[in-house]
Amino acid sequence: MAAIAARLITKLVDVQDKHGEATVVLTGGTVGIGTLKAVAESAAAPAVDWSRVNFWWGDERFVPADSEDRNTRQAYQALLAHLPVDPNRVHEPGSSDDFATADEAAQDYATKLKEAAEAEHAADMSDDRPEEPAALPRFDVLLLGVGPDAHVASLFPEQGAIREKSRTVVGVENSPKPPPSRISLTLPAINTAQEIWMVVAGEDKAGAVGLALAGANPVQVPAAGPVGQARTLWLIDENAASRVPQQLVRKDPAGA
Ligand SMILES: O=C1O[C@H](COP(=O)(O)O)[C@@H](O)[C@H](O)[C@H]1O
Repeated sequence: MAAIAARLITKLVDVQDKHGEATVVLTGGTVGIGTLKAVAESAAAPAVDWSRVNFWWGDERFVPADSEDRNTRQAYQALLAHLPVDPNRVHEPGSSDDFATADEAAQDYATKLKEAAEAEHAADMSDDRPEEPAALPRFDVLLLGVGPDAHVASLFPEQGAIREKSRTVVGVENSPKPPPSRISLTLPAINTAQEIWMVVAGEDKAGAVGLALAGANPVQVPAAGPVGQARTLWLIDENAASRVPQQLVRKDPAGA
């Protein structure tokens, strides 16, 4: 995870050089949170101006704000509490303390994203500024873990959320992985990101990774769906890579 952390730090520095600020969409899960811990522990972390990083989440568990299950809480503990971030740039999906249903919290999160997109549009002085603001701000890097069942964010196989085409954020009920109520970016929203980094480790993810890279249908294998605008990176360990189709594995150039 130190290697992913180093890559993320470098990316944020590069984006800040170009745009003055950078936007990252965080994920929960073992590698997602492990990566944040590794960023906090990295000697290179001060190279980023953390006060000019915008933080969003790809998904959140719809539970009370102080629940250990919250992806946002885990991200604070692993990283955000240790850095000079600007609280106005940290955009958490709402909790069950503030909303009656995951759907309501999802709508609120979608509104916050839209407002950020409008502010970005208003500040854009470039010649190629689109006439209308988008529904989402520019996501420079969007991190995604993958579950053993191939879910990404809170988009689970065969559920309604993975089929969503028009909304940017949805409430999810009956998640097969607890807790059952969640909020998630949809696949079309995820795929607006410039770069999507799939961060995966462990033998239990090998089947999901193999099917995703073999080009499965995202409705059955959500991990097959994310495609970044500029690139999609699979940052995975050897165990998670053990069932990647052979034709996709780069051979040693020396032929050894
Ligand atoms: O529930 C979730 O699970 C996935 C993957 O988690 P992992 O522990 O199997 O790596 C995570 O990406 C997602 O954000 C989270 O809400």
